[in-house]
Amino acid sequence: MKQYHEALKQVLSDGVQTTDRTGTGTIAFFGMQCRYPLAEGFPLVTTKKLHLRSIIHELLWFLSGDTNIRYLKENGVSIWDEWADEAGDLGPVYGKQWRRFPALEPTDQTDGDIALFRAREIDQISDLVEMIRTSPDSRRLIVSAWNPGDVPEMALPPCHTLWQVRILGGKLHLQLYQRSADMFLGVPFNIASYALLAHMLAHVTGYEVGDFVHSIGDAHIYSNHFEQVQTQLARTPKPLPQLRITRDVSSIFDFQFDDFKVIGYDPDPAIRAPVAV
Ligand SMILES: Nc1nc(=O)c2c([nH]1)NC[C@@H]1CN(c3ccc(C(=O)N[C@@H](CCC(=O)O)C(=O)O)cc3)CN21
Ligand SMILES: O=c1ccn([C@H]2C[C@H](O)[C@@H](COP(=O)(O)O)O2)c(=O)[nH]1
Repeated sequence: MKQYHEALKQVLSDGVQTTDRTGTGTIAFFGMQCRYPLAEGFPLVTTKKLHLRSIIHELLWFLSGDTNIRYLKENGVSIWDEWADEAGDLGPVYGKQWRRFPALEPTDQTDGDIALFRAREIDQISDLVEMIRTSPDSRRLIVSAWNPGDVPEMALPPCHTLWQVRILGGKLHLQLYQRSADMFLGVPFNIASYALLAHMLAHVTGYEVGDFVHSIGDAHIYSNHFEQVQTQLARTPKPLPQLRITRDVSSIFDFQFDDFKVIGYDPDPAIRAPVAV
C-alpha cells in the first residue's frame, strides 16, 4: 500500500488549508490518481487494522439495493449510523441508484396537450454484468450513483460517484471517480470495497482481476486526523494479503459474507479517529 502512503504524503505536502461543510477544517488537494494492480495482492491497508467485515457487509448491502441501515446494524456494522434518520433510512443512496435508478420513458399517449411518460427503474448492476458478457470490448461499462434529481433527498450525496469497468487483455479493470475523499477514515474502506467489487465482477464473468484505478476529486485530511496520519506514516507497509473467493458463484447478487477469505493479513494496531459528520 505504498500508493496510499504516497497519497497521504502528497495531501500533507501540497494540500491547502480549507474550511468544509462539517466545520472541522481540512488540508485538501484537488485531483489525484492511484493504481492498485490487484494481481499483486488485495489492497487492504496494513499500517492500521481495518475491519474487512464492515467493508464486505457494506458492499453486499449496496448490491442488494438496500438503503436502510437495518441490515448493517444486524451485522454489527455502525459506519452509517450517524447519517440515518430514526427509521434507519438514508434516502435514495447507493443501493437505490445502483439497482433502481429512476428514469422516464416517453409514451405516445397524451393527456390534453401534456405528454405522458412511464416511470421505470434501471438495474445498472444487472445491465453492467450483461454488457460485460455480451460486449466485452465496450467502453460504456459505467455505473453512476450520482443522480442530480435525487441528491436533495439523500442523507449524504454519493462520494464514490461513478465507476467504469474495462476488459483488456483478459483482465477486468475498474476505475472509480470519488468526488470527495476522507483520506484517513473513508479511503482505506473505499479502496478495499472497490477492489472487492472488481474481484466479484471478475469471478462471475470469468476474467482475471486487473487494476483498480482510484481517481479522486477533493482528497482531504481532517484537522483532527493529523496526529493519526503521522502515526500511520511512521509505520512501514507490509506485504499485501490475498483474497480468496471460496465458492463458485455465478450471479453477482448471490455472494454471501462467508464466500470471502483474506489470507496473510497481519496489520499494525488500529488507530482511532473521530468521524466528521
Ligand atoms: N467524514 C466522513 N468520512 C467518511 O469516510 C464517511 C463519511 N463521512 N460519511 C459516510 C461514510 C461512512 N464511512 C465511514 C464512517 C466511519 C468509519 C470509521 O469510523 N472507521 C473506523 C472504524 C470502523 C469500524 O467500525 O469497523 C476505522 O478505524 O477505520 C469509516 C468509514 C465512510 N464515509
Ligand atoms: O465512502 C465515502 C463516503 C464519504 N467519504 C467522506 C468524504 C467527506 O469527508 C465526507 C462527505 O462530505 P461532503 O461534504 O459531502 O464531501 O465523507 C469518504 O471519504 N468515503
